[in-house]
Amino acid sequence: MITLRHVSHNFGPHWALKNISLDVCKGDFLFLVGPSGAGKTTLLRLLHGAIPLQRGQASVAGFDLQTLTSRNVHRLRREVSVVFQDFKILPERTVFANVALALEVRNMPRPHTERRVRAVLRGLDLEAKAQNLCAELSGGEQQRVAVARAVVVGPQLLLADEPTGNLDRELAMRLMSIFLQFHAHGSTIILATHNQEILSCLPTAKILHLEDGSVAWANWSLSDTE
Ligand SMILES: Nc1ncnc2c1ncn2[C@@H]1O[C@H](COP(=O)(O)OP(=O)(O)OP(=O)(O)O)[C@@H](O)[C@H]1O
Repeated sequence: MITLRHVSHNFGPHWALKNISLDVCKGDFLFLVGPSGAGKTTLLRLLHGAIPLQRGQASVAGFDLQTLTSRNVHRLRREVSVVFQDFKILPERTVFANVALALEVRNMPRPHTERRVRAVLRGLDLEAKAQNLCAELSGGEQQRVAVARAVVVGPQLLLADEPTGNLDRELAMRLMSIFLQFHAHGSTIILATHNQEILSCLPTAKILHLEDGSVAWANWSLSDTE
């Protein structure tokens, strides 16, 4: 699903990613951990084409990031859904409209869209808010809308940047159970988090610990990637 070889990324003089090599297989669940500024968001941004590949080789969901241009990046983004740290939902549209948009841009028939959106909103306990404007929601509710929009399309690869950051413990655990359901159905998931507790939700998950842009440790062998 993902192959990175010697990937580095700099912002001016600062190296946010340094010589990262790893493989993520189809169906893997990977927790991305490490202190603030370690490079977690930069790595996720690279994986969905939000920043260009500067050094090294990378392929994601069958797309070679070296040859990905701004004209064809939308093809990668059809396969990869993202839950952004700052949500990126449309505040002046309703909860339903925000989630439905992800299917409308894929030209899904309206009845299918309605069914899918309602099912996902139900799963995230947002059904009662379907017709509320997102601007009227709490931070935790907006976060769940962002998750609903990402999962509604049933992506091959789901990237989530601190998706439990604004949630209390109970909601964080419910959200994790939604991610685990998607994982059980075959989605590949990469979740960046500071929340150590959620790591115990899936003891078989891969864990990659970044520090200062480098891999500090991983709980699976990276040696065959050299
Ligand atoms: N657009 C940018 N311009 C300049 N520097 C950046 C930019 N984006 C990230 N950085 C720097 O790159 C480093 C890695 O940032 P990144 O956001 O990837 O860390 P992170 O591990 O996701 O942190 P956090 O847990 O706080 O979200 C940091 O030092 C950050 O200041």
